[in-house]
Amino acid sequence: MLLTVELGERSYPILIEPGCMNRKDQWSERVPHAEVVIVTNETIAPLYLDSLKRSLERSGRRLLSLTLPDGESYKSAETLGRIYDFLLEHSISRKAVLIALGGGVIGDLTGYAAATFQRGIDFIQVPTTLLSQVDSSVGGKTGINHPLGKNMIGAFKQPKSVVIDPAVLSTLPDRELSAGLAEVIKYGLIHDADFFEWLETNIDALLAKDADALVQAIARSCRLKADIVAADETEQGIRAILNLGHTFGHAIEAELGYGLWLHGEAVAAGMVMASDLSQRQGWIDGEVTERARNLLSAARLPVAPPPQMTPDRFMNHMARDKKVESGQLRLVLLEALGRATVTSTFDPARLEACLSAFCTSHSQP
Ligand SMILES: NC(=O)c1ccc[n+]([C@@H]2O[C@H](COP(=O)([O-])OP(=O)(O)OC[C@H]3O[C@@H](n4cnc5c(N)ncnc54)[C@H](O)[C@@H]3O)[C@@H](O)[C@H]2O)c1
Ligand SMILES: O=C(O)C(=O)C[C@@H](O)[C@H](O)[C@H](O)COP(=O)(O)O
Ligand SMILES: [Zn+2]
Repeated sequence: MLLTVELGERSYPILIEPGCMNRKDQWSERVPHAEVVIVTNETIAPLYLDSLKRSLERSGRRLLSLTLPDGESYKSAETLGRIYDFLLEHSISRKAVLIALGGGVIGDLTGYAAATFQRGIDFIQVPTTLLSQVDSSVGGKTGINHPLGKNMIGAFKQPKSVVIDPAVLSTLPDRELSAGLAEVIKYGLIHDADFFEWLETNIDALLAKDADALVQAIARSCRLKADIVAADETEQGIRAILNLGHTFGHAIEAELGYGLWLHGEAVAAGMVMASDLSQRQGWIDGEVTERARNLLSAARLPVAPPPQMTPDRFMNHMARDKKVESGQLRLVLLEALGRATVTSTFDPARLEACLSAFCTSHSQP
């Protein structure tokens, strides 16, 4: 299956096909470059690096790879520096392409290196987690974390293409699969009530890694994200709905230290909090929050923050959120199942009540 992210001259394809990562013909049309650098990590390299290299081999091509340490804590300026060092030590030119082979951490890091190395070189996303296949590989948000805030340094840099091989999910740990499902459920909540219903019916098949269910969930998620990104590439408006639960979730990730809770886990708890606040505003019925909570629980995700979080700690982090404008906090809230809005028009007292309620009902992934 081939989808397109429609961005004029920067449009690019998303290929979704089991086994496509190892199809030489597919790569030959996609990568004309004479210099190719694959960036991956220590977990993924032994599983998929050799086969990808074999598929990319071509006479006269320089094919290099860089294997980084694994973990969210390595989505840092220091690791980014290691990528620059490698590219410079190997005299990589601006005609090269970087291929990100891995999850969202490798994708975000490699994309940002591609955005900035010699003021910008090509890159391709080969996402290997469910989360990266349904979300981070599409849309061009790249960057690194700062100790004081998630993804605080970065750039919009669209890949040349996204190559999604759902077969690689066979080796993905269950906890990571669930984390990916959080972002899948997000699409249903913000933009597609029918998809949310489909997820309610198919959650067990997805958790069991049913191949057909996974391809359907990946394709629907990518289609939704591609449409939103095409409408608002640099988040001037509607794209911000993709941030449902993230203001709360990023606060959890930063407060705990990156990697303790997975991104998808923090977002899951954050989405229940956002739904609860929307309910307190009177914008949605309790039934929507209940269905969100039930589906996220069924996906084996946390539905409340960890015990370390207090209302003050939430507020400290949330004050630095990228959606803050003129000192005013803006949140993604729900107006219905399948409809979200970015707004500062919530009652601060209701936010306080929401934070207090959740900071007494903890959750652990
Ligand atoms: N750019 C965006 O639009 C965007 C969107 C969502 C999330 N993100 C970012 O993505 C990151 C989270 O991504 P993630 O959930 O993919 O985490 P991740 O990149 O840390 O990968 C999760 C774990 O799975 C391992 N792994 C990856 N593929 C595997 C496979 N096929 N088999 C076995 N193990 C495998 C990784 O080595 C890692 O240990 C966060 O930093 C988040 O902020 C970015
Ligand atoms: O693509 C987007 O836009 C998103 O917001 C997708 C999110 O799932 C993702 O976590 C993104 O990295 C968050 O971006 P940020 O701008 O809030 O750091
Ligand atoms: Zn996210």
